[in-house]
Amino acid sequence: MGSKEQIVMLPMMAHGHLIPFLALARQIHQRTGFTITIASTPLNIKYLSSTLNSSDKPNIRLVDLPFCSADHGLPPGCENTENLPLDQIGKLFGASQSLKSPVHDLLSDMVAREGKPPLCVISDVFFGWAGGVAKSVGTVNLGFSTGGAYGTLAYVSVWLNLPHRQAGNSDEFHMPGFPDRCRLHISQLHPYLRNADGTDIWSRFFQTQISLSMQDSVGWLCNTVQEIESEAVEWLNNYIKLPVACIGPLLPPAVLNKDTGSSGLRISIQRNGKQPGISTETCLEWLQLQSPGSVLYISFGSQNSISPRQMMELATGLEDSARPFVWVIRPPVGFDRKAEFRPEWLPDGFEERMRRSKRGLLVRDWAPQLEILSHKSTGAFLSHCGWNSVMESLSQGVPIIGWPLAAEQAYNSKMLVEEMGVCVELTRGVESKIDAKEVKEVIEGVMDKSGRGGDMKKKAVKIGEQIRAAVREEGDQKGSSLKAIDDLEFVTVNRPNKNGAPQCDC
Ligand SMILES: O=c1ccn([C@@H]2O[C@H](COP(=O)(O)OP(=O)(O)O[C@H]3O[C@H](CO)[C@@H](O)[C@H](O)[C@H]3O)[C@@H](O)[C@H]2O)c(=O)[nH]1
Repeated sequence: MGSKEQIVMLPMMAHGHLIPFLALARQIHQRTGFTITIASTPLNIKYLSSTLNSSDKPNIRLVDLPFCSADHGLPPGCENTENLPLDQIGKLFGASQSLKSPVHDLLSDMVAREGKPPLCVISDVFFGWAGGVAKSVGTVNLGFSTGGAYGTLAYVSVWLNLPHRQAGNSDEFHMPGFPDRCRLHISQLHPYLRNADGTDIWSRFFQTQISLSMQDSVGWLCNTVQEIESEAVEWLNNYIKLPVACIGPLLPPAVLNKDTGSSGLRISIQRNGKQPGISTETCLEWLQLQSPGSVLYISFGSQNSISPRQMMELATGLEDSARPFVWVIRPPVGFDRKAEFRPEWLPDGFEERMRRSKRGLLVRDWAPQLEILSHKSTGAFLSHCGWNSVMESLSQGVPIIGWPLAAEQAYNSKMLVEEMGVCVELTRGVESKIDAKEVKEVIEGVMDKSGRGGDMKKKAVKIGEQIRAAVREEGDQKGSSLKAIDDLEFVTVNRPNKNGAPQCDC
């Protein structure tokens, strides 16, 4: 492959998507020498730009696409899912379709300038429209799912088929594309999906965009590792009838190299270019004081929160469990994320007691997650099961306590419990009536390595080894994900013919 080839990337406007897209851009450039253009709305480009380092700059070009949030009934400057209530997220997703014309202009300009189209477009699977645009300038599209194979297939299958609507009186139903044993319970669906009937904005958006991405792509990329999800990769491949390339984990090399030990890493993504709610140094100093494997890390990702009542019970359960913890804490559901933190959201005197006893570290809004998960003191992760968090945790051999809240998180949690045995689901959603006693019991079960917790830990360590091996290269030996990236060449053989139809030989 020549080093002059270019690839254009189009991520959905959400941190959980921008982060793996940028990591993929770095990975592809490093392996192939291709130049990558990432195009998004100005605010998202600003976020990405604040994360680029000097060695990225000549190789990763960031391009603004014009976007006016007010044209879509969104508040001024609203271009990313962060801080948005659910109905506004739906609007933002719908509004992402307006990027089609600016993307067409961008690709046409590249063709005019270079005399040939980019090698391919890699677009978020929620940007199904991108396949047609790529074809119109003579190139091909690869869909990129920032989730894992199981979660992606479940998400695709449930949105395209709405199988719960045919479930009759049963609370359980089968997901098309999965073996019969993989059944979902109605409570694993987010309320907006439970109520979806094919005519609401969510169904219309997902059904259109996912179908287009399946129809107009020459393959899908998945941020997972073949060895840890081999069955699900096959099910996904059979269902979407496209090749699926596993190119994960999309993590900084420093995280994957366990030898970096428990200090010296400076690798976490900074949200909006801001410093984490705590300095990495303070966090690492605190972790150093704790014994190996003793700390529970708690975070609900980049955009989710729990309810005020749940927050109170979680805090009480944590205090009762007497285990050290780091909790990324933000205003509960129903309050502005930027709101001043109110003491009444936590039990009386909780913060002060945790601070004085050094038992718990409360971090406002954003923590250096990668440094925490790769620290030897961290023993388990209470997580919403967003896929980046899952890969980050498992790559470090850290078992998970699941509390899925939205998107495909309940499917991820189900897979982690049933297929991998590395997770216990504490509860799900913001409506559940979780109590402090259950919190304490689950934490103790997972942190106590003499029983079930020990078994989960062993399995997580084994999966962590498989994840790291997928991106390792030693002499002639190359991990499966590195091979998949090097083999992106399959894209070139699928370049459209003169009639614009991809010559898919897969
Ligand atoms: O305090 C924090 C909180 C998060 N992160 C990072 O932010 C990312 C969060 O990603 P993820 O765990 O995937 O959660 P979401 O931001 O919720 O991700 C969205 O995108 C994911 C990938 O498609 C989906 O799996 C999720 O369901 C969807 O909500 C991870 O890299 C974290 O390391 C931090 O560094 N510090």
